[in-house]
Amino acid sequence: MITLEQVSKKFQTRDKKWFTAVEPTSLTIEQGEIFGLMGYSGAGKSTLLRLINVLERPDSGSVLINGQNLTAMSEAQLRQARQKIGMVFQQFNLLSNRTVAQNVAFPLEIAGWDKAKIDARVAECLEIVDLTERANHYPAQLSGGQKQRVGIARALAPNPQVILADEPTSALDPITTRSVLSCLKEINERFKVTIVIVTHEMSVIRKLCHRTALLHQGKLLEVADVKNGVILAQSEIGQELLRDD
Ligand SMILES: Nc1ncnc2c1ncn2[C@@H]1O[C@H](COP(=O)(O)OP(=O)(O)OP(=O)(O)O)[C@@H](O)[C@H]1O
Repeated sequence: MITLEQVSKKFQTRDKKWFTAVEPTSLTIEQGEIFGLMGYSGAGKSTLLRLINVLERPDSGSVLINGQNLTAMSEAQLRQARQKIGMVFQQFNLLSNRTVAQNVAFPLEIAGWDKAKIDARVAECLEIVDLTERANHYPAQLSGGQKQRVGIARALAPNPQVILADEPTSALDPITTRSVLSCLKEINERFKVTIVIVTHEMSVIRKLCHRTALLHQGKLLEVADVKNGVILAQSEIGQELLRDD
C-alpha cells in the first residue's frame, strides 16, 4: 500500500557540508498494518516519516501510496493526496484558540466539507476517541493524553487511509500512553487505517505494531516482525538496540 523505492534525503549543515539523514531506503507497508519506525535519536525516523507524505521531498527515489506516485505530483495534487494521510504529532499541534470540536473540524473546513457534514463527522470522531464531553473545552483545559486524543480525532476526521504518527506518546506518562495506544489500535482495527508510527520506545512497538523498521544512522537495518509482543530482530545492531531498552 505504501511503497518507498530507494528514497533518500540529505540536509545541509551550518558549515555548508551535506549530511545524509536517510540513505537510499526501500520498504513496503501493507494496507491495514501498524508499522513502526524505530531507532536511536538521529537515526532518521522522523525524516523517513515525513518522506512518506512528501512533507520532505526526497532527493532521490519515489513514494507510492495505493499506486499513486506522490513524488511525481504537483503541490496542488499533493495537497489533495494528503487529505487521505492524517498526521499526529508529539506536541499535539492543536490550535489553542479553537475548542476541541473546532480543532477536529479544521481539516474538514480546509477540505471544503459543508457544515452539517462537518458537525456529524466531528461528533463521530470525538465519540471514537472518547472525548464527546470535552467538545467545547479548549486545549489548555485538557490533560496531555486528552490533547493527543484530539490530535488523533483530527487526523481521523477526513477518513484517511493512512495515519502517520511522530512520537505520539513521547510527551506522555505511562498511563496516558496506554490510553493513546489503545485509541490508535482501535482505529486500526475498526477502520482498517494503516498506521506508521515513529518511536524510540520499544514498549510502544511491542504493544502496538505488527512489524517495525529498525533504523540506525540513516540506514534501514532490517524490517522485523513483532509477534506476541516480541520484536524479532535478526541484525546485530538491531538486537543491540533492543537490549538497550
Ligand atoms: N531540516 C533539517 N535540516 C538539517 N538537518 C536535519 C533536518 N531534519 C533533520 N535533520 C538531521 O537529520 C538527522 C535525522 O533526523 P531525524 O529527526 O529524522 O532523526 P530521528 O531518528 O527522528 O531522531 P530524533 O528521535 O532525535 O528526532 C539528524 O541528525 C537531524 O539533525
